[in-house]
Amino acid sequence: MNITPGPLLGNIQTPADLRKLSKEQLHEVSEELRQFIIDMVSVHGGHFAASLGVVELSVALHYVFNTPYDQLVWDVGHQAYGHKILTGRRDVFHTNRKYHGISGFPKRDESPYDTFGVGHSSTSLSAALGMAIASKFKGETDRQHIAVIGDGAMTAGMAFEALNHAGVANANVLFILNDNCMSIDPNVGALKEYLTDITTSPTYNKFRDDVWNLLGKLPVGKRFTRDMASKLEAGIKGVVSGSSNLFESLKLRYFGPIDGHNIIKLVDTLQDLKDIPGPKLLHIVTTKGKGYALAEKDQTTWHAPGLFDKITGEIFKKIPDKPQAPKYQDVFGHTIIELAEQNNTIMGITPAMPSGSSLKYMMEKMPDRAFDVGICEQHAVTLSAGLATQGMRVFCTIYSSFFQRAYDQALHDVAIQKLPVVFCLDRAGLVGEDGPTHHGVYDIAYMRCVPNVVISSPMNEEELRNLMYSSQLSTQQQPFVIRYPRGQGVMPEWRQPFKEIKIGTGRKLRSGKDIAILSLGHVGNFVTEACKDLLADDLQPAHYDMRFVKPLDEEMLHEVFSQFDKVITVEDHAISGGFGSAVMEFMVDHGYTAKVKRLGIPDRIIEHGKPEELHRECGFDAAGIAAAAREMMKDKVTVTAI
Ligand SMILES: Cc1ncc(C[n+]2csc(CCOP(=O)(O)OP(=O)(O)O)c2C)c(N)n1
Ligand SMILES: CC(=O)[C@@H](O)[C@H](O)COP(=O)(O)O
Ligand SMILES: [Mg+2]
Repeated sequence: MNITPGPLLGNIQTPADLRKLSKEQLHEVSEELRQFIIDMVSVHGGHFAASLGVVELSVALHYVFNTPYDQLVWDVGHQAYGHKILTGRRDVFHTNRKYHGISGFPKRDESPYDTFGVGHSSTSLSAALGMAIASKFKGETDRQHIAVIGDGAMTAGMAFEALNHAGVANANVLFILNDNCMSIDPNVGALKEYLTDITTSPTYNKFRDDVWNLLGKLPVGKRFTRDMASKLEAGIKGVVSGSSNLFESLKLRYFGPIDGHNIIKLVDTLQDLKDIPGPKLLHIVTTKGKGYALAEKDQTTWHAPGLFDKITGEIFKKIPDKPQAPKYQDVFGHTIIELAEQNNTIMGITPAMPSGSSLKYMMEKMPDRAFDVGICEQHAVTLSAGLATQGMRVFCTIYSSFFQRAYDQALHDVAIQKLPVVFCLDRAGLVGEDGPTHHGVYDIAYMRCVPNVVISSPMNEEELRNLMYSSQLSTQQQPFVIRYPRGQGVMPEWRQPFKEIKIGTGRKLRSGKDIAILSLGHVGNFVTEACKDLLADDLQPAHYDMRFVKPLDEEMLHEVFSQFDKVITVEDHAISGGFGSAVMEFMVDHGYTAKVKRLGIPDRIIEHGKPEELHRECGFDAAGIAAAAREMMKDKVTVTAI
């Protein structure tokens, strides 16, 4: 479908074109940009509501600042579609998040306007501060550094670490806090309440009006002098004394709150702030999903809705012709409730992903036992550890790639103390369109070296339920990782009675004689397919679903290496340090020799695309596994590990 930009947007290739327009034309540009985002995302998919909320901000920033010389960092980057469209990528925007297309997040090698690669939240303040300190060191006194951070991202420890430094770093940095009261789900925590207080407080609103009156009196052009800045500062002090301002207390000059959809106000304010040196924070208030009524109303659904009819707002769902297997996240979400009904020590924790992880079902049903703690993976893990010291059996559900944030906490606070926290690592493996920042492909490697930890992965829904069941039994007294992928499993009839799985035991799914294929997790289903293909050629593969990487099923591995001289391991994880590596270590440690081929993610960054495209690229889809098996059976060398 051909999507044409409006007449003003159609003439903007780069921000230099935008800057040729009058301030009065920016409202029209914003409307065209908003419409272009709606047109594109409805047809091509991607994140939606967050970009709509910062349309005016995106236009104002590129209008006022001399980007890319002035450096602009977007936090998370899921809201940067307007930025991408204004900075040279309008005509390729239909490739957004597609295989070999542009990335859904700012990315340094994609454009000089993308000053910092993002995807995980709360990095923007540190990155922009680093850039500002470097500019100061290099004597680039005219250079501006701006970070745009959401109220959700602001809840993370990293953001506060940066604020703490920025207040004393004496560098030229502007932090823009985009406050829309939303994370993916409604934002949570005391900071959110504090921001709401500021936004609704009559004292602050009076202050804001005073600032506007002051600015209004200034001559056009160089609107803001140092003299005015110090008057304003005195004004701020007057207003905030007695009702201390968090950001002022941290030695940042605080401005706002202002309406982030008023393009003229935004432009004027940014112009003024340009002339105020040092660390500043501008608080803007916006509506997530602005300009698309359904998105404004149900901001969580429209965070990333999938394809939709932009006129009716109908979100397209495939109509299944037969009963569908559920998503793994939903199996988790319903199973934890069943378990919690039987075991009253169970609690559920999610750092900011109640919908994504499906912990929301338990949060609704058992609000005193399941919590969203905001974007704060580190806190979520140590909080779980604290709860575990008191006898609670916590299921801490975190996306695999976000769990990277909490490595020290998992090691120092959980594993060393041998606390029986269950880590449900959702989105483990290649996640697809979100790309390299979100692929959860390192968790086995970084957890496998940690003592006391059980690491498991289910091949289907029933296995996930049984692993969850086994992880909370009183006989189980150590940290327990269960990793499972994004999306659907394979069993429409998934709600089977619980069965205990003995820790460190795998399953032999088929016997064979020519080659043994060992898999971990959902990719075992690809192996099942590959085996069918091989059988058609009269080849006899054996298939073992190992279920655990740690501890490995040693009895099963002795069987494998004593019976087979050709072995393939398959995992949706980095080959380096992963499941296959663990199997090879076992082989070497026990003096076996076999030809082993490890299939998984090679030692390079895998970009975005559909999961099937990425599995194919990495060679562990069913066809890739069958091809590797055939290749090994052609090769008669039997003693060298490759
Ligand atoms: C470390 C980390 N945890 C969780 C996420 C998932 N995530 C992406 S956007 C988002 C909400 C961010 O809220 P906010 O910063 O307020 O931006 P908004 O969507 O409201 O514009 C979350 C939780 C992430 N990207 N990174
Ligand atoms: C930007 C971000 O981090 C999230 O919005 C992420 O894209 C969600 O991923 P899922 O769609 O897998 O929940
Ligand atoms: Mg927000």
